[in-house]
Amino acid sequence: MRNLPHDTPLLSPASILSDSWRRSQHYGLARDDDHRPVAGHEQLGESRHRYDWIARYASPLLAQLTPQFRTRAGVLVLSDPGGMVLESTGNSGFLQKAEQLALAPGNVWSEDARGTNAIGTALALGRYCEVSGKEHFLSRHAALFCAAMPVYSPRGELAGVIDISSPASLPWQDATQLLSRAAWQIEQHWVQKQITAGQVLVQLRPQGQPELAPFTHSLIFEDGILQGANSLACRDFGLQPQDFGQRHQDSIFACAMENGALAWMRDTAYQMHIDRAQKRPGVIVPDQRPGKPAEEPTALLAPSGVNLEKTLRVVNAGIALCINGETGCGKEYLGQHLYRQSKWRSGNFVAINCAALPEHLIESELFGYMPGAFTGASSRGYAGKFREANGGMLFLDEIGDMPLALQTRLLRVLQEKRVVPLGGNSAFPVDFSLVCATHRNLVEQVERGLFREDLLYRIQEFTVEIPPLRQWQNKGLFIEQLWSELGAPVRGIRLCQSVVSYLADCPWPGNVRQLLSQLKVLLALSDNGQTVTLCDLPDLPRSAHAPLSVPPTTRTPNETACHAPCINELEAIRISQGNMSEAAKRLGISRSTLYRRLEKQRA
Ligand SMILES: Nc1ncnc2c1ncn2[C@@H]1O[C@H](COP(=O)(O)OP(=O)(O)OP(=O)(O)O)[C@@H](O)[C@H]1O
Repeated sequence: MRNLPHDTPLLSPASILSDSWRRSQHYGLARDDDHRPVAGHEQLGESRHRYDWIARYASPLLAQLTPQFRTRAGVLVLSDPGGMVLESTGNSGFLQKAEQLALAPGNVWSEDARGTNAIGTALALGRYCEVSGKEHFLSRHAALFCAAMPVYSPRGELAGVIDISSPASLPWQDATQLLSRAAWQIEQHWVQKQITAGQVLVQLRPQGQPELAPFTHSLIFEDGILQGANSLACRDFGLQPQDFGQRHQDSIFACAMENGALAWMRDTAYQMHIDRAQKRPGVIVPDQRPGKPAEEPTALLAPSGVNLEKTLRVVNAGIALCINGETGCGKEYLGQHLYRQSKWRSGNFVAINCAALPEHLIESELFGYMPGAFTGASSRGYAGKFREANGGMLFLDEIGDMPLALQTRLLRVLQEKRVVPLGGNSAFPVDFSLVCATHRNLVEQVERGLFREDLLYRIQEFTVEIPPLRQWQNKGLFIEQLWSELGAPVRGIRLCQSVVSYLADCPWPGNVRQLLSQLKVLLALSDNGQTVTLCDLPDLPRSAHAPLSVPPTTRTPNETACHAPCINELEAIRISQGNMSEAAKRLGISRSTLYRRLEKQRA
């Protein structure tokens, strides 16, 4: 068992292990126990709904990491804070085995259920853990190597873990780096999505230390009071869950000064970065206090083909808006932008993913309930999402996936503008801006009997189509804006024109989401002051890599290899469908020579 290098080593790994074994015995477990704690379908659905951070912030990352598991036996697992596996993905061969090894969704890995194991012990201690082979308390898990990193919510609560499991004979040596980076990315995304109008996001970014580069300390303040933070900030500023909504930034920064946290940050040349909701990140000098943005607000990076001004007028008039577009093209991003600019910004922005709501929870979640309305209901009752959105914006994501029964009830709320909570008699009036989003063709859904026609007319009073990124007119400019939003100018890193043109020509099936993550990777891999050239491009996922101008080929690599002396660089790339390594091989040169030649041609 190992603990994370930057954790305070209060206990040695051996004592962590022996303490965990002692706890396992205390739970009444025996090493040869063979019971398999697995949650039912309903419980799994409930937990997935309750811990929707996994669907929102972790699943996209999982999808990005999955290719690493193609050639290595292993799986990535995400669990809730009770140790229940909610998602697993990875090497398909090992996944099958993992199902037998109980790593499929629904299996419970808390320490009291299975004794010492990475997921359960990481949750019990709130820190990174690796458990290998016979270190597992239950003998039947001795075939596994597992490493788990806790994930914390922006309010500093333990939200679950991300885990890598592989055969004990093939332990995942770089699990620490992969998991700490993944947990940080999830938390960072989560924190950034929390910021609402009037709040300020303070980010402390390391400068000049490539190994620290991706790790940013993030804190959210509203009127100077702490509202959120990632776990790095919680750790280094000594923040506790009870500090949220209570502690003032002055006291937080003063304490950090006193205990040396800020001095440590200055030593590692941190830059403080402030982002106000509605305003673009502004760089301020480190000794300036958070609260004032350094730059004037700018408009959002508008997707091409969308008339923002017209759309905002529609939203302000209370007209229901439907945003269509492929996944990752920025539907929710546009919704949030409209909300912040609109007259609805003093209310809440309430986003619901209709595809992720388990059917039996829908009613109580949307309509709310009265105290004691059903077994297990909170004694304080619950207002429900419709009422939470009152005076603000209700963003219904994946509306095309809403179950038919709920469509009927939604239509009634929209028509009557009143909500009756479960177990209640009186109706509460609601008034909100309705914005729906979908990647589906709703007219087709109506024809197939999957979507109510009357609801379609009600939610599609005005429609905006965000085109796929590959069809945007101004991709080069957009890439440069994103690059600068990511903070590249602060580090003096620029993209050379051939890189911008190359990226603009990639098809980006994952749209802005995919482009953004590739730019983040590129930035993380770059040195301060560097000009990024084609030679510096990391391997992009194959589907994103093939520039649009590359037509498919029917020739096999062997056929084309015979013609190698006759083809030039561009032909080789075309024939290789954009795979630069393959193209270089065809030409009999190295990948970097190929990039250098292309660079020369474009100059
Ligand atoms: N115009 C934009 N400018 C800057 N960032 C953007 C823009 N559009 C999208 N993004 C970023 O791209 C990512 C995906 O955007 P978003 O979640 O809004 O897409 P979506 O279309 O709602 O995706 P899905 O259909 O999968 O829910 C987010 O990180 C978002 O911040």
